[in-house]
Amino acid sequence: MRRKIIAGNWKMNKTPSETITLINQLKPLVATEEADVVFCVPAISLTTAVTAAKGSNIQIGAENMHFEENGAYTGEIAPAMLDDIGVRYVIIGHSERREYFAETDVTVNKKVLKAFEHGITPIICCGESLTQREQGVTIDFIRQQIKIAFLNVTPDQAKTAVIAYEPIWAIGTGKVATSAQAQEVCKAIRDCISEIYDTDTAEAIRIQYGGSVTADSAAELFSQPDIDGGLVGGASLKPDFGKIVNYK
Ligand SMILES: O=C[C@H](O)COP(=O)(O)O
Repeated sequence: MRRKIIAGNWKMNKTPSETITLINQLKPLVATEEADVVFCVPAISLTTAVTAAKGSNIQIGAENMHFEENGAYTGEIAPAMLDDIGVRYVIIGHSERREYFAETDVTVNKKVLKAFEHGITPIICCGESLTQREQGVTIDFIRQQIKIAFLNVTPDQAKTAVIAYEPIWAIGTGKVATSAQAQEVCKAIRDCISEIYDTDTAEAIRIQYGGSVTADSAAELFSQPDIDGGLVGGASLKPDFGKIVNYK
């Protein structure tokens, strides 16, 4: 039985001071022993968030990182910097990074490899656009994203990875995928991992759904056999996130 993992992606929201307030507000609401709970916050608030979350079940994740160790990359954050301050997860290849910051499947793969090198768990995002869904190429497109993201990743590393399936048309739109749509793609992702590695790896890897998840939709989505939790945007900034974490 895979342990659920429910992560909030704060995106570009909340100042460091607001981060302390929100974490203190959410701490009792997201308390659970049944799932991993991760808050992915803006880089400037990571240290603050790690301190604010101490003593709770909340783990802190970054929203991005660079794939090089260090060097002349003005404005970037290196994996060792995240590791040094106690960041345990990093979102990689979110569709907003792909769309606005030119991330590609190849840079996603480099970042995934580097995150593992530093013992940071990658939350690897994939997902189709509305056009791709309408053209019937969703599964083909996502299989390609997954195959490239996992190039040279060992089976032991892959077992600990998290994949977030986020249909682009469902992000921030209020149009949540139906549980059948989400399950179909998450199963296809697991089948793809099984083809790349083996059934043990496919059974171990955790696959989240993301895209307009709310307290109302969480229970049905997270009860699907191949959905192991969620990557939540807007609703992770509200007390409702407590209901999403404790969705049962
Ligand atoms: O990473 C989270 C996703 O982009 C979902 O965002 P949303 O819940 O606001 O639709």
